[in-house]
Amino acid sequence: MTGAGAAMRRVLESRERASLNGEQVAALAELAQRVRELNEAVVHTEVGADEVAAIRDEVAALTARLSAARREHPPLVGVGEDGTVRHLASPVGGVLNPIAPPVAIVVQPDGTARAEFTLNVLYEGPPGFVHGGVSAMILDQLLGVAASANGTPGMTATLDLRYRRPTPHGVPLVAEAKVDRTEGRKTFVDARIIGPDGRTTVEATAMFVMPLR
Ligand SMILES: CCCCCCCCCCCCCCCC(=O)SCCNC(=O)CCNC(=O)[C@H](O)C(C)(C)COP(=O)(O)OP(=O)(O)OC[C@H]1O[C@@H](n2cnc3c(N)ncnc32)[C@H](O)[C@@H]1OP(=O)(O)O
Repeated sequence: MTGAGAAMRRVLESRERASLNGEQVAALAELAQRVRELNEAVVHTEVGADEVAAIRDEVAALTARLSAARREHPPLVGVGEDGTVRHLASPVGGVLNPIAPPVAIVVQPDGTARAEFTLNVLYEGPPGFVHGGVSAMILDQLLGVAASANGTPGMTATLDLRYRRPTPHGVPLVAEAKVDRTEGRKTFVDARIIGPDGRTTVEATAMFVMPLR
């Protein structure tokens, strides 16, 4: 366990988060995916008012069933030797979080954090394009994962964004982040989102600071 990994484990343990086994994660991830599909169906539906009311009641009943046994905090799985955390309920790519856009981040051998994903209409800002806050959230996560994978995790202290051109939804996107440098507790990371035509739509730079406690 590196110093960074130990620091991350200490931070997480102090927040009393439960771990789930693989089987529990797989089952809940499938449920979250069905809820994601439900969310999109709600936005697109044209069924009549009576049907909407009937579905509303069914959804309320399902929520009550799930809430019959409830943990106080969302669960978490695993802290790697490098301090990387798999946050199951993360709002970016968290497999148990139905509002999380489907952004699966992979750290490459050179330390680049990379994701290939397509955003649907749930993440729309201007018609036809991704909401700028959603792009910022995805980039913040990617930047943070790159910092963690570098063995220098931290809290986002600054996040600077340049929206070069609109980011389309409904088409494949790529996002990448890589550590530029570290200075003591500070880690500086660069990232971008690339559209299907290969052009950068959003650029970001961030500084992460490892908290002292
Ligand atoms: C172990 C970590 C757990 C992380 C778990 C994540 C796990 C999984 C990874 C997945 C990726 C998630 C990616 C999303 C990450 C978020 O979303 S984090 C949430 C958003 N960020 C926050 O809420 C941060 C709120 N701020 C803070 O907690 C504290 O201000 C900070 C940033 C930890 C710094 O606090 P501090 O350690 O008391 O810092 P301090 O001693 O005052 O300053 C240290 C140095 O940093 C500089 N500095 C501090 N803040 C700033 C600033 N905002 N602007 C410029 N300079 C600054 C100071 O000037 C100082 O510089 P020097 O004088 O040393 O040159």
